[in-house]
Amino acid sequence: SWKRQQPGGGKPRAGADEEGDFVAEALLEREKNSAAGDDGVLKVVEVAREDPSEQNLEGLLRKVFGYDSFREGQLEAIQNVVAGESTVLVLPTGAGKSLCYQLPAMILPGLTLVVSPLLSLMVDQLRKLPAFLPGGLLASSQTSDEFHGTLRLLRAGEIKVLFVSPERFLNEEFLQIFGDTLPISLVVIDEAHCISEWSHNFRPSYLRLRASLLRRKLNIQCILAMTATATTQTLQEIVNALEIPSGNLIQTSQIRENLKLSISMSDNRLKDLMLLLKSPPFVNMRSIIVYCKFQTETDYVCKHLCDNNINAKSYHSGLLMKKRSRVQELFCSNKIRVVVATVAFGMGLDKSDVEGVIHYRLPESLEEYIQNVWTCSFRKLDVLEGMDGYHTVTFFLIQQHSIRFAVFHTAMALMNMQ
Ligand SMILES: Nc1ncnc2c1ncn2[C@@H]1O[C@H](COP(=O)(O)OP(=O)(O)OP(=O)(O)O)[C@@H](O)[C@H]1O
Repeated sequence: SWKRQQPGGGKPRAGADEEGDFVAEALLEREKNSAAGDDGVLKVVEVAREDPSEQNLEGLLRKVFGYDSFREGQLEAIQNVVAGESTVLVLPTGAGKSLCYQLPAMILPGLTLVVSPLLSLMVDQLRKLPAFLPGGLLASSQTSDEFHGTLRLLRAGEIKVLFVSPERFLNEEFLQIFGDTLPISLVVIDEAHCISEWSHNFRPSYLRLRASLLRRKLNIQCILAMTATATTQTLQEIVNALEIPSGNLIQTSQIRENLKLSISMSDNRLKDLMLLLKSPPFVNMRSIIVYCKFQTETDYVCKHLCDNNINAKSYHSGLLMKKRSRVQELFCSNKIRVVVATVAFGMGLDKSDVEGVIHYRLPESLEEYIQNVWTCSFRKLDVLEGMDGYHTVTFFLIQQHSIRFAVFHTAMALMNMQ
């Protein structure tokens, strides 16, 4: 049986930096929430392990996660992974990709390793693990004591899901942790589009994540690659790097019927943005994201809004982790109406009622646009069933000279999208 988890790898240290505090807080929160043991849960896990049929997996879904049924794509992905088949899962943001590794992690005998590009994402996902699934994370901001504390828990079998950054795979000491005594059943590559040099979020350290290396160094047989958006070219690179059989691609429709798109030509975007926010429909909206391209632009636009009595905060990767997390919290609890952000905002955002997205500048690519807007629109679908006409409005403020560029890129992307 899985034992109760200690706050993963040590106490928050005196004088810890902001990231250290952030990680320690998440681990302590998990400790508070974790359940000591429940025979009922162990029984449904055992049943699903012996026979991962739809019925038994649904039993586990209900008992542990409290949901009545699987969403589109989830059951197929879970059954693949439980059967040891590497899979690519392309589901829109908020569609429920995390469940597709959380549920198998309860069934599989070994560890589930989740590779994630941002510490904030790892912390968020660690927080959201069900109480019965003990997790931990290895982050570069941890002290040696914390690192060794997490190792102790891993070796004692007290961690079932371990979150790590892709950079870890460059580190021999990390690779040697695992082996016969600490087998890994599943590697999850979150935000898998970061593998592709063509994607809008390419991360060089993701290039290290190749099936051959994972097999050789960690004896990994099963990989689950997850992403919300990928062009054909990006998907091809993921499939090649991770050696995923072409039949094991699970992808649902990206079409969102609850989006209203509008475009406005503007020679003075700051003035027009103010006008937009002060007129219908935006003036009546409770939650709006304004996407900018540069960090300085984000701060500048935000200051301008605040100077004009609009309750706004800026968000970009140049801000300290704690500040970013605070802005996200304030936005999610509707304490601020407008977030002015770079693309750093959105990955992992779990807010079901974002009503408006304004693009202060055109997104660099169709993929980037989808990531920004789908974040908000998908979650509305659940609400839509009960409330007719509940839409997310997307507005582009564009300048004359950017049109030719946009038409070219959109045409290229459309040719390339699945
Ligand atoms: N079968 C289900 N029934 C109802 N709710 C579900 C189901 N599966 C997942 N959810 C809920 O949907 C929400 C979004 O799930 P999740 O965060 O896993 O999405 P995601 O696809 O990983 O998004 P992102 O791309 O932002 O990481 C969560 O609140 C989760 O609890």
